[in-house]
Amino acid sequence: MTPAFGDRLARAFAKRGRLCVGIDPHAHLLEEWGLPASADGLRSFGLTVVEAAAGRAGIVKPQVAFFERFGAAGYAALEEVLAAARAAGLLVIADVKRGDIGTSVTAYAEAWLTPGSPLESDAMTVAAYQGVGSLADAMALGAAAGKGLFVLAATSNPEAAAVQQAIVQSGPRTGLSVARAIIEDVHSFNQEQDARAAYGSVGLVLGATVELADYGIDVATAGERTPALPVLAPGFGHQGARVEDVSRLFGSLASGVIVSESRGLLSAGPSGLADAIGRRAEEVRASHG
Ligand SMILES: O=c1ccn([C@@H]2O[C@H](COP(=O)(O)O)[C@@H](O)[C@H]2O)c(=O)[nH]1
Repeated sequence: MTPAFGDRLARAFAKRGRLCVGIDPHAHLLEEWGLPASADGLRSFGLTVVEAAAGRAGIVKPQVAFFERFGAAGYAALEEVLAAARAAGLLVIADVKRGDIGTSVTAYAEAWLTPGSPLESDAMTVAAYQGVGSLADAMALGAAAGKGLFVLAATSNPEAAAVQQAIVQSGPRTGLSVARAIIEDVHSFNQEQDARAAYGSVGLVLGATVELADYGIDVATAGERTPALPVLAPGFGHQGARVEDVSRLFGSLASGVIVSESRGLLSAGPSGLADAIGRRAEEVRASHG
């Protein structure tokens, strides 16, 4: 039987720590790295990040948007990068942020989470704007294949706060913020899946740049649940969050936190990247276990 994503995540934490290296081939980074603004440039960039991350970090997160800019050729490059990362033993979170009515979001999950699919990844990011219920079949598909999903809840960008702090007006989550309601729905799914697992297979995206209290989330207690909630936390480095603040920011949720950083590491360039990742992985371990 395929191990659950939550179990694979726990193993990655134990073996390589909690650092997740973003694969974000921004146009300016391709230029700084001396690479062409083309699918070949993306391929080199991605494969270089994979090589630098392998053995130093446990998780990578390709930002699919940067590959999509180059159409089919960009996707072909991405397929190679995903395969190389998985072959190197890295857990791959495809940052695709998909969301739609249930049948369509399930097709997205088939694309990114089906074993043997050209875009096979270990987990994908999804958006719950159409309701967490619209993600139910995709979550079930992921669980059956040992894959994970990370649902956007309190994202790192300041423009999102007004929507994500809004109060739910109907249904069982009435009175909670949208972000908090998403957390509760995800936890319910994880409990129904396997109430005794150490980590759930569905997690949240909670930005490291936000104060979760502003979303009605009490970090002192929010993580006191079984299974523990995986938390993909972008916002470190370039967006200003600091690794040493993980415990303060996430409190009882910290045991599930994946420290995600892209530009802050990638700006070290191809020759300095491995050292930068190694150093950051140590800092994460020192501050966070
Ligand atoms: O709330 C979110 C969700 C996703 N992201 C993504 O993470 C990286 C962050 O890149 P940095 O260079 O470390 O700022 C990027 O791919 C975003 O699309 C996020 O920033 N915030």
